[in-house]
Formats: sequence, C-alpha cells, structure tokens
Amino acid sequence: MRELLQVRDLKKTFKISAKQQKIQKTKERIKVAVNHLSFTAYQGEVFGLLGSNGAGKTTTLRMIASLITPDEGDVVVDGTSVVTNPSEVRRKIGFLTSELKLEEFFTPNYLFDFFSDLHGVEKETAEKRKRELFDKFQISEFAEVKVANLSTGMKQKVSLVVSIVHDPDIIIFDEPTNGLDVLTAKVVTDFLLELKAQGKTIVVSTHIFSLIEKICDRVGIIIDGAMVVCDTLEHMTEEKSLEEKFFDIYAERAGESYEK
Ligand SMILES: Nc1ncnc2c1ncn2[C@@H]1O[C@H](COP(=O)(O)OP(=O)(O)OP(=O)(O)O)[C@@H](O)[C@H]1O
Repeated sequence: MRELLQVRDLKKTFKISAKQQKIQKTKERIKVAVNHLSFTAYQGEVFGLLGSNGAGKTTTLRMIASLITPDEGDVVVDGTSVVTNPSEVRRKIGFLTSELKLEEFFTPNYLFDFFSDLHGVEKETAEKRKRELFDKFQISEFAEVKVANLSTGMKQKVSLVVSIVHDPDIIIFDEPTNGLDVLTAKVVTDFLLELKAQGKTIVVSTHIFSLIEKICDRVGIIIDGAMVVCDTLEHMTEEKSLEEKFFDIYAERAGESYEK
C-alpha cells in the first residue's frame, strides 16, 4: 500500500493570552495543542481522526494543509514536505474546514470560478466540473444567490464544492458534517464514500462515532494532542463498538493522569 500522507512527529504550541488564561481557568502560559503526533494515510483509504473538543484535531489538519507551521515534525504529502514546499502541498490537497467563512457578498457561481482560477483549472474543465458538482449538491438553483442569503447547509455544501474545484487526490475534511441537518449530513457522507470509490485519499476529523464507522478504514484517537491509538477500524472494533473502545481508552488515560 502506498503511503500517500505521512504525518511525522508533529508538535504545535500556542501562547495563551491573559484573557484566554481567565476563560480556561489556567495559569499555564503555553498550550501544547499537538504533541508529537504521527500517522500514515494510505492511498485510497479514509483515515479518521477521532477526538473530543480541544483534542488537537483542527490544529493537526491545519498543519497538514500548510495553513500553520509545525513547531517540530513534518508532513509529507505524496512525496512533498509541508515544511519545505507548502505551496506544492496546497496544489495537491483539498481542505475543507467548518472554520472556513465564505465571503457573504459573493455567489456560489462567482466563488467556484474564483477558486478554479486560483488553482489554474482550465476554463472548460472548470465549467464541466461546476455543472456536475452544483447538480449533485443541488446548488444550481442558488448559483446566483449571495452567500449571506443561503441556509447553513447550503453554505457548507458550497464550501465543500469550492474546496475541491481542482479535483485533488488528497482531501482533508475537518468535521465535515458538523452542524448539518440529517439530510445534508447524509449527502456529504455519501459524497465522501463516492470520493473514496474514485480512489481518493481522505482524512476526516470528527467526534461523531457513526461517521467514522460508516466511512473510515483506519482510525486514530487523539487525546490532549497525542495519538493514543491508531489502527484499522476493523481491529479497533473487534471486541467492542468504537464508542465503548473510545471511552475505555479515555478512562484509562484519566486514571493515568490521576496517578501522576
Ligand atoms: N490560535 C490558538 N491560540 C491558542 N490556543 C489555541 C489556538 N488554536 C487552538 N488552540 C488550543 O489548542 C487546543 C486544540 O485545539 P483544536 O482546535 O486543534 O482542537 P479540536 O480537536 O479541533 O477541537 P474542536 O472539536 O473543539 O474544534 C485547544 O485547547 C485550543 O483551545
């Protein structure tokens, strides 16, 4: 199996402002968001990063997508290092995050063209792809409606579509179904399965067990910025459900920190 995405010993710390210290009720000045985290995603597989709020999933994915620089470690995307060649990595991947805010003034049509141009997609190819994706996600009838006037689900679908205008082989989705109603979540989940069937390599972060169970081949559980377990979904769920396994691991970790 080809190792398409190698995450190697990533570390990221943030300075905590005085205001954040108060909110988080901590005297610590530094937060270790990601702590020497490694994993490999193989070609054509869906890798799921599972963790609770604040576990370090988004920070990890943002480093993979070259939006922030790791303090230590590296990510190698199809042979290209995110540390030494971030712009090439950006060409190879599609990144969707729920933090992505589409400019409210623009229409889906304009945004698709804008991002296609940005990625250097040839006009004819871009038009064909736009038609296919807009039809699939029922965006066509809203193509000229300003983002400000779209529903949350429609905004998420537009974000998804513009993140993959360039038809990347590696797709990184941060909480792809977060905040979506069940119908839109199903459309997105089905689309992820379709991308997998096309041979794309996908990394998703989520705290939703059922999403992992539906689409992932391999799972990594993150607690406090560290990868605690990383295995195939099949192995992970041999004896127990993923949810039971997760809480067992959590209880074990809580016990460990209690003993320290
Ligand atoms: N820019 C930042 N400055 C300070 N702390 C940060 C920053 N970004 C993230 N953090 C902290 O790092 C930790 C990990 O955050 P991250 O967003 O990666 O977690 P997550 O697993 O994606 O959680 P969620 O599901 O809540 O998005 C959290 O404690 C968060 O408060």
